[in-house]
Amino acid sequence: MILRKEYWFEAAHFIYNHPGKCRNLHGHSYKLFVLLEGTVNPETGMIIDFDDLSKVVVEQVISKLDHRFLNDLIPLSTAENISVWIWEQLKPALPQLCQIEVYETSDNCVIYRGA
Ligand SMILES: Nc1nc2c(c(=O)[nH]1)N=C([C@H](O)[C@H](O)COP(=O)(O)OP(=O)(O)OP(=O)(O)O)CN2
Ligand SMILES: [Zn+2]
Repeated sequence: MILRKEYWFEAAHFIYNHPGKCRNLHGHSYKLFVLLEGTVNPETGMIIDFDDLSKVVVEQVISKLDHRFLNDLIPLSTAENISVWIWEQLKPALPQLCQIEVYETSDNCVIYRGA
């Protein structure tokens, strides 16, 4: 079974080698989906408590990216590289992590499932 939770963060960035407008400093309201795959614990009825999941995601990702300048952490801050960075932050604490989805705009999304 797969569980999914949605998060948001606001951040600024520029893509220094982009041939178009994205080389200029600008911001996005990023949407992040975190997906875990696992079995349901018969005692709790849950794969993981959504609250416990949020503690990890907020501490490891949202608090580091929200209202930040992404290039400080991810120099070439494409949605692809942001996805890899988020995966590396979460996977050690969330072994059941199976997929993340990073929406840079409502119609631009990267899906990452690890290496
Ligand atoms: N593969 C990728 N392509 C682009 C990325 C990226 O991360 N990965 N990023 C950008 C820019 O950062 C930019 O944020 C894209 O936003 P925007 O141009 O507003 O989005 P649209 O493609 O929807 O542009 P519209 O002009 O609104 O159609 C560019 N490419
Ligand atoms: Zn952008």
